[in-house]
Parts: sequence; structure tokens; C-alpha cells
Amino acid sequence: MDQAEPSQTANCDQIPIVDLSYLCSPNIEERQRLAQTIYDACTQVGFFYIKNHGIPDKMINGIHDAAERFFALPEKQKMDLYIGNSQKFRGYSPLEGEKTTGTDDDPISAEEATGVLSEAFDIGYEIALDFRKSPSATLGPDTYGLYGDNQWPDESTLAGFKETYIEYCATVLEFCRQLMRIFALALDVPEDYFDSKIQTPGVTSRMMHYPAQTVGETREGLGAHTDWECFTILSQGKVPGLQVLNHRGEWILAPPIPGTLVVNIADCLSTWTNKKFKSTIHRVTNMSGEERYSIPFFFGIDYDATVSVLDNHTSVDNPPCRAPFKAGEWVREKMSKAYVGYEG
Ligand SMILES: O=C(O)CCC(=O)C(=O)O
Ligand SMILES: [Fe+2]
Repeated sequence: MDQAEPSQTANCDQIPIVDLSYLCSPNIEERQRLAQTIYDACTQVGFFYIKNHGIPDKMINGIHDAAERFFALPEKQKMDLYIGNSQKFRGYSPLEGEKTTGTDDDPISAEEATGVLSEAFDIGYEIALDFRKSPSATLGPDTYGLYGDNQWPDESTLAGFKETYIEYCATVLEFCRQLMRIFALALDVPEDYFDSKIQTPGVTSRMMHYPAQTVGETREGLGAHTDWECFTILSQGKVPGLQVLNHRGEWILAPPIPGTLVVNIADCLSTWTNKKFKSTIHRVTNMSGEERYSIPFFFGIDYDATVSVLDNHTSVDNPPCRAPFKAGEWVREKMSKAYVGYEG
């Protein structure tokens, strides 16, 4: 892993903490200052903790309780929601259901891919988790087969589970739209630059459960990877396990810090910036001796929208790193590789 390209490693020994108090400040200078801090974190590290983010503790605790209740269900009940039954990669993925497939520069072939030491429950964008959509709205075209059709446990199995998860996602989704405006400022484009591209955003969230690893265990909780969308908002609960690759090829720890969430830049936003923002490689190894639960929320632009390197981030000496592509095409291809064994 010491061969990774600079845009995928953190240039630091520690993950910075960013105070988001001014995220929605009416004062543009305060927003600009925050944008500069975020620019520095994204160009040097690709990961940062956020505090004063406005997502209530009660909601975060509620979603972790829901995750613990979900994973405590008998395997049979979880398998009723098996992700392999979904055309859209939604549902329950049992222990070792997902494979470590490596990164673009350091891929692991399907034959050599090992199962991860975690189980997960995945959902994607649906109308109910978007405060901006009326409950009677319907989903538009689904060119890439990634919107809607979540597999939810019944109320009789897990009372309140769906409502809790939907409310959490709706709140985080709105927060992400706001964060996208600060990223626009940080990238020196109009603050509303991305607004038209996040009408029906490409969103996935997952609950994850990592059993405590024992000494000598060679499987990882989650293998080294970059995320695929624009950025990720991660709630880690209380148990450490997340590690981030730095420029010296060392895995630095990103333990939970009370009152914070973690943000990391993912491939699509890194591409918009011609890789100036790092999509940093990370992994999870749970050596804590305790069960670990985390809730990543992956935020991307509308699947039908095009990711295209920003003109003001290219020059004759620094041409676009990639030709424009549809967000949905990229995400679908990545998902098909990670969930080896079925096509979705
Ligand atoms: O569980 C974590 O802390 C990180 C999970 C993660 O990196 C992912 O799901 O992409
Ligand atoms: Fe990740």
C-alpha cells in the first residue's frame, strides 16, 4: 500500500477537526473562511472531523441503537432482506458477503478477493428520505438502476426502525446539500454551482457491524478502499477501528471523537477538482475487543448528472485527469465489483 498515488494518501499524521459553526452564516466572509479551512483539509488530508455540525446527538444515538437492534436479529430474519435479492445492491450483506477488491491502482482480482469481517445493511435514495420532495412525488427515470426499492424490515420485526433511519438520512442529506455549497466556494466556483446537480442525489447509507477481531485474524473489517461518490459523512459510534493511509504508507488512526462526525472526500468530488481534493484510502480493523457499529452516509450528485473536471482546475500542464462520466455509471460499476458473487 505504499505505492498509492498522492491523491489517495493523507499528507499528515493526524486528522484535522473543522468547526462548522459558520456553515450557514449569512456573512459570506465567514463562509469563505470556513471554505478555506475545508480546502486545506481536502487538499492535504481528504479526511476531517466536523464539530458543531447541527445533527442532533439524540438522532445519532437513535440510529446507532437501531443498528444494534438490526444486527441482533436472528440471521434468518436478516437474510430475508439479503442484498443478493436486490437488483440495486440494497439490503443485508452477511459476514464476508462483501469482498475486498482493492483500489484502482492496486486492484485485487475477483479470484483472490477475500471476504470482509463485517456485516452490513444498505439503503439508497428514496423519496421519503428527501425533505425537499413531497411525499406524493415519484422517482424519475432510473437509468442506472440505483434509486428506490429499499428492502426494509417489517414493523413487527423492528418497530420504528425504518422511520428512525429515514429521518436520520433525510437530515444528513439536507446537511450534505449545504456542505456542497461550501465545497463550491472552496473550489472557487459560484456557491450554487452544484445545486442543480443534487436534486435527486445519488445517496447510499449503510449500517455496519464489525465483530471484535481476534489476534491472528488476517481478514480485515473492511479492506483498503476509497469511497466512490462525492463525500461521506461517517458516524463511528464509540469504538475505534477506522484507519487512514498517509503519504509515508502508514495507517493512521481516526478514532471516534465525542461530538464529531467524520467527513471524507470520495472519487467523484476528487475528479471534479482534478484530484486536488484527495480521495484518501482507508480501511477498518476492529482490534478493540468490542463490537463496533458505524453508519456511513455516501453523498453523490444525481446519478444522471455528469462528473466533469472543473475548468478552473486545469491548465496546459495539468489537463483533466478523466473524461466526463455519468455519476450513476461510475457508482454502479464500483458496486458490482465490491459485491462479488452477484450482479445486482
Ligand atoms: O466503518 C467505518 O468506520 C468506515 C466504513 C467505510 O469506510 C465504508 O463503508 O466505506
Ligand atoms: Fe469507506
